[in-house]
Amino acid sequence: MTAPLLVCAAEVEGRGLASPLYLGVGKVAAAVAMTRALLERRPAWVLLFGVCGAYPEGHGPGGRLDVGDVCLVGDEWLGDEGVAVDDGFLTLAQLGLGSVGPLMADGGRTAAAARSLGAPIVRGATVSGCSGTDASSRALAGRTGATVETMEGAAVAWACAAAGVPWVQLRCVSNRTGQRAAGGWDLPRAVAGVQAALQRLQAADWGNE
Ligand SMILES: O=C(O)c1cccc(C(=O)CC[C@H]2O[C@@H](n3cnc4c(=O)[nH]cnc43)[C@H](O)[C@@H]2O)c1
Repeated sequence: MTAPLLVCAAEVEGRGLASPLYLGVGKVAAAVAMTRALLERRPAWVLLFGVCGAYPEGHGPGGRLDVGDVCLVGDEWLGDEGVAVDDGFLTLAQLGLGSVGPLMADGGRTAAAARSLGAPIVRGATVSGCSGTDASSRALAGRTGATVETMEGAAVAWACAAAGVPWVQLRCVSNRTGQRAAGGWDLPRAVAGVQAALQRLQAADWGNE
């Protein structure tokens, strides 16, 4: 029986839970804190949880989630590593400078969690600059095919992959990406949603098989 190392970005996401590790917000903070924890704590596996943005209908080929919806992230992509050019975006991979994905979650545990919660498994894009305009949201969703956007997913996935440690990512939608005023932000609802999902999984002893 192996419990995961529970990690999240911001204190608001983990408040009230039994001692999750706070990584900090963004790729750099998350990668550094995750790497340190992997080296010091040697977890058998990692469960990243938190809130996320969802790309609206029509912004890209990914699925459509609403504020308050819970999901599992099956594959992660670095969404904004590259060069913005006049007619689009050249990724690090297209430039021959490195991989931007996919970074694959633990398939078995992710599928079991999705079944247990009745939640979808979706693609995640990880960004440094969030999609706060419709143009940036369409560009990110279009080129990644992601359904949800976060600021830490791929960083945690990359650190875990480098250490050979499986990871699972549980998210609840706090907002739609794109024009901020139309984002429908509801952080309390998303925090309550992801914490409730986490507690349902823990009660079912999920992942400890
Ligand atoms: O104020 C804004 O317009 C704004 C837009 C996007 C994100 C934020 C955050 O404060 C994000 C903090 C936190 O939440 C995750 N998150 C939530 N929604 C999004 C999103 O639309 N795009 C990327 N990340 C998002 C993220 O993982 C951070 O940890 C504020």
